[in-house]
Amino acid sequence: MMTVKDFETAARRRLDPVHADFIAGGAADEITVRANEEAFRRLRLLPRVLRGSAERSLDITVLGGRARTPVLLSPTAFHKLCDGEGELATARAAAAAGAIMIVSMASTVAVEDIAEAIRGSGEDGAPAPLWFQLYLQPDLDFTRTLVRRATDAGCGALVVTVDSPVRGAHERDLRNGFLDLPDGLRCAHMAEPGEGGRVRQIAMSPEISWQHIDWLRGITSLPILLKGALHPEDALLAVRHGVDGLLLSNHGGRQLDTVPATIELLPEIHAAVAGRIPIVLDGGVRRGTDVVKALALGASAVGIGRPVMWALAEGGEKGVRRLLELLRDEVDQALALCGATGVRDLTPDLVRAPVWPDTAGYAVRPGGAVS
Ligand SMILES: Cc1cc2nc3c(=O)[nH]c(=O)nc-3n(C[C@H](O)[C@H](O)[C@H](O)COP(=O)(O)O)c2cc1C
Ligand SMILES: O=C(O)C(=O)c1ccccc1
Repeated sequence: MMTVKDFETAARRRLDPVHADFIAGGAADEITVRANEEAFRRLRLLPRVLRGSAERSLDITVLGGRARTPVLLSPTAFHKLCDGEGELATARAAAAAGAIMIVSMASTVAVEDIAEAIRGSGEDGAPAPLWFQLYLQPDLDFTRTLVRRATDAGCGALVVTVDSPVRGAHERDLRNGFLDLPDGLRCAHMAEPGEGGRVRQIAMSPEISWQHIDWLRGITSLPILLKGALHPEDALLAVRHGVDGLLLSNHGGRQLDTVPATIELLPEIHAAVAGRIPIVLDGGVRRGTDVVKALALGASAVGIGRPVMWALAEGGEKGVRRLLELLRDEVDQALALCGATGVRDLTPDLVRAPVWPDTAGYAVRPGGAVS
C-alpha cells in the first residue's frame, strides 16, 4: 500500500459492493464528489528554494488540541462495516499516529469505549484528542445527554454538522436497497441503555437554526466547530454566534450536489473569518500535496473521510496506521520540496491557480485576492 488510491482499490476487492458504494458514493450525479479531487489537481504548487529546511515538524495545535500531523480523521459512520473492531481499530491507529480523530455520532462503537481503548497510548501518555461529531436532535434532552457523554469521555471539541437539514439523495444506496445497518450492527449512541433497548434513528432536522447553536453554546464550554457551512455570510454568522472553528466541508459531496469544491471556497472563507477562528478543511484530500495546498491557503488542518474507511477495510488498525504514515511521509516530502520547515512556512503565494474561469464559470482566487 503506497498511496491512498491503493487502499481504495484494495477495499473495493474486500468490501460487500453495497457497502463499497455507500462509502464511495455521493448525492445525485456526484458532481461535487468529483469536483473536490479535481480542484486539488488543478492547483499548482510554486516552491521556494534554498531556505534550509532540514529540520521539519508536522506538529499542529488547533483549538487547544495538539497533534503530530495536520491530517485528522473526519467523522464517518459505521466503521464496523469495514472491520470487526470498527472505531476501536481506527482510534488506536489515530492515537499511534498522533492524529486527531472526530468520532461520528453514527459510530458503531460508543465514544466511552473508544476513549477507553486509547487511554494512555500516546507518546507522552496523552493520545491526540478525540473530538465528537453531533447532529443536533430536535429532542434537546437527548442532545444534552450526548454532549455530556462526549464531554465525560474526554472529548476535546464538538463538531456540529449543519449541512444536513434533510439527508442527501444517495442514489447508489437507493438502487442497492441499502437503507439500514446489517443485523448485529447498530449506532451505539442512539441505543437506549440496557439489552434490547430501542435504537433511535438519527434525525436530520430542517428546523435546526442558529438558536440551537446558541443553546449549545450555553450548555457546553467545549470548543464548537461548525461542519458544513459553505457561504461566507454563514462563516461570519458562525463567528458572531461564538463558534470556535469551522470544518469547511461539503460532506464529501454527499449532501447538496453541485456545491463547489471546498478547496475552491477556502480563500473566500479564510478572508471572511480573517483569522478570528481556525478553519479545518475536508473533501478530496488524497495526497500530501493536497494537504500542503490547503494549509498554504489558510487551513489549520485537513480531514480525510473515505480514505480511512478504505484503509480500515483493507487492513483494520494496521491499514489505518499505514494510511496515516504514508500521508505523513507525503506531507513531509512536499514540505521539504516547498522549502518549508513546518506548517507556518506555508503561505498562499506557494499556490497558483488557472486565472481563466473554470468550466463552472467562476474564477479561483488563491489567497483571497480579488481577481
Ligand atoms: C461513509 C461516510 C460516512 C460519513 N458519515 C458522516 C457522519 O456520520 N457525520 C458527518 O458529519 N459526516 C460524515 N461524512 C462526511 C465526512 O465527515 C467528510 O466530510 C467527507 O467524507 C470528506 O470527504 P472525503 O471522503 O473526500 O475525504 C461521511 C462520509 C462518508 C464517506
Ligand atoms: O453517510 C453520511 O454521509 C452520513 O453523514 C451518515 C449519517 C448518519 C448515518 C449514516 C451516515
